[in-house]
Amino acid sequence: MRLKEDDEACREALKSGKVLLYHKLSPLLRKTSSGYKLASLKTSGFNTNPFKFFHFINKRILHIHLYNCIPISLDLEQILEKVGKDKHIVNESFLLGCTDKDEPQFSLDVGDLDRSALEQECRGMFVDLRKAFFMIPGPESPLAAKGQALLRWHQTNCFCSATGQPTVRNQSGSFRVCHSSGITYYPKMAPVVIVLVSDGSRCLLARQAMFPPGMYSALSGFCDMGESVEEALHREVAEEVGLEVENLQYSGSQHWPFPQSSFMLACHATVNPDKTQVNIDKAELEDARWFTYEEITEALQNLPRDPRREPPVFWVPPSYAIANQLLQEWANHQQLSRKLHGLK
Ligand SMILES: NC(=O)C1=CN([C@@H]2O[C@H](COP(=O)(O)OP(=O)(O)OC[C@H]3O[C@@H](n4cnc5c(N)ncnc54)[C@H](O)[C@@H]3O)[C@@H](O)[C@H]2O)C=CC1
Ligand SMILES: [Mg+2]
Repeated sequence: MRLKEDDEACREALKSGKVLLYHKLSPLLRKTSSGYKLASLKTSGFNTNPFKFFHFINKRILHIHLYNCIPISLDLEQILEKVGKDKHIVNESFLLGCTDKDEPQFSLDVGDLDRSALEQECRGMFVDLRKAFFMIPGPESPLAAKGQALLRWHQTNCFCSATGQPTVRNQSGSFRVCHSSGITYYPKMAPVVIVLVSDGSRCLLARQAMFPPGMYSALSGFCDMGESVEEALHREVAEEVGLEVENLQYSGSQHWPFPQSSFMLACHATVNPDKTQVNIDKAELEDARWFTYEEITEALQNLPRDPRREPPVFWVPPSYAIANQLLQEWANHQQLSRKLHGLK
């Protein structure tokens, strides 16, 4: 954790770190023989002695292990100079953590540089994060999301909300401070509950008008100030579909970068099978309905969705979304109880 707080150590780590590049918040991907991957660029360290650096970093390692993504042989500084930019903007990178090989990893947005010139020099392309999620290997998704989320947070928190004065980042980017008010700002996530409601044999999914055609997901909603997860879950389900849930069971959590950082807390819940009539809040939802085990298992097999093909009539969020995990768990549970009851 010391790299996060220690400016000098972080600056030193950056000299031989790996940087994930973003252009207006779209990550750089590179095509390999096995498909697209997140691309990372090494920094030259402004001619630092590598032996000296490794001695230094071993003593001050940050123990957050991140997925190791595909490196590009050119130095980031060389690339920046080729596209006519001062190489010292590398110092504006934000610390993400360390790879499983203990290499410090950073993210940097170069949105003010020419996109196609950069793509050419980096031998890759900048892809909108939502699309990138369909292209990169699953384990790279959280890293791509974290890199974007940190960049967005810094881009939108340049001023103190008390004084209007500029805020100043520390070297790792783990906080910003207003020297006028003394207020320290830390990157934030908004807590969101997401719940898969079951009546025992069917589960309830809903769609908002803004969802892609045919996509249904579990019910979700932002927690209100001061609310517990349980209170938020009961309230959201009651507000959106008019049902009373019981038997809440925690499933897992996920950072979700869209539209701004949310912290998704996923649960299962049940309703009384005699009280399943939904009363849809049309201001929030376009539709909500009960789906059978067969419909869900078929939709889960439709994944991953090929964006070049017509979307199926009904489909569910892909595997990188925690809604998909809830559906997989529900389908497994149904399969087990069907076996126990001698059903197919
Ligand atoms: N990873 C996943 O599997 C899924 C993620 N989500 C995410 O969950 C989030 C919340 O889901 P919704 O059902 O849309 O929430 P919601 O049911 O609370 O409705 C959204 C509305 O709440 C209001 N709101 C209150 N607090 C807000 C805040 N902190 N930020 C933004 N809006 C706020 C806004 O008016 C907004 O239009 C969305 O960002 C969505 O992308 C939703 C479903 C699946
Ligand atoms: Mg909602």
